Amino acid sequence: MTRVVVHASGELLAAAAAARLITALVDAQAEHGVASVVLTGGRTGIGVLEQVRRSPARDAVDWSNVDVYWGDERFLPDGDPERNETQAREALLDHVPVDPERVHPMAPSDGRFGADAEAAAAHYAEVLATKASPATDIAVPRFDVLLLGVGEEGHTASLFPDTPYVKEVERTVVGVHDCPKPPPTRISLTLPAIRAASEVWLMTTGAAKAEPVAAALAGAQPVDIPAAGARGRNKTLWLLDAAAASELPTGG
Ligand SMILES: O=C1O[C@H](COP(=O)(O)O)[C@@H](O)[C@H](O)[C@H]1O
Repeated sequence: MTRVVVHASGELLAAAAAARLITALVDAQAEHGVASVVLTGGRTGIGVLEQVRRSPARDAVDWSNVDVYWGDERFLPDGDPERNETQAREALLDHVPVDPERVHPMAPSDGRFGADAEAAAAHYAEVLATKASPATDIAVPRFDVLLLGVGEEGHTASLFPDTPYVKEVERTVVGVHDCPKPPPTRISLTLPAIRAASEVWLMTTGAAKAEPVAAALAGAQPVDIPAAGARGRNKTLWLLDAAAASELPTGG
């Protein structure tokens, strides 16, 4: 099922998506005991995490029983302010009682794999495989909610148009090179790994995203608009502000 929800502003989108995320985590914990979320970087995704932090309802989540993964990472030194991990920690994870053992960042460029993005990606694939769920036919854990952003050229996670990475069908995680958006080297889940998630939420704001959003929802090829290839097993949710929805056929 694909749904499009349009909010009047980016602020409302962030607040509403935060409320939705809290509810999804509470529901997943009611069903499975442990909830699992895959985080995204980017302005909208980090804005949503900030709104989760600010919400009084955040304490309805048992944060010690949330498995946290990332959909992509900018391959930079540990603690770099541009790393998606650093931003997610500042926005939310440092403010709630997560279990450090359940938080699974992708390796930094000065970690045990040095500047070898392929080794870092292969290691992340192993981390995912160790926790693989029998519910999925590829070696990734049960992802209850997988959050994504959308770039101006249609990228999602760190899968950019017209690259071999967006066409990957075997691996679950890849080292990504020569990205048009800095930094040039990144680590990313692949489309098969993304599609293993129960729910995929694509969240984006601003007029610059209107074209790729409209193209993706009109059925573009993932190689042209990678966001078009992101979908969940049970639900695909597009959470947009009015500007990002402005080129949809209905006018948003
Ligand atoms: O670099 C990235 O950008 C995208 C989109 O970010 P936004 O700021 O345009 O919302 C994001 O989805 C991705 O995780 C991140 O690494």
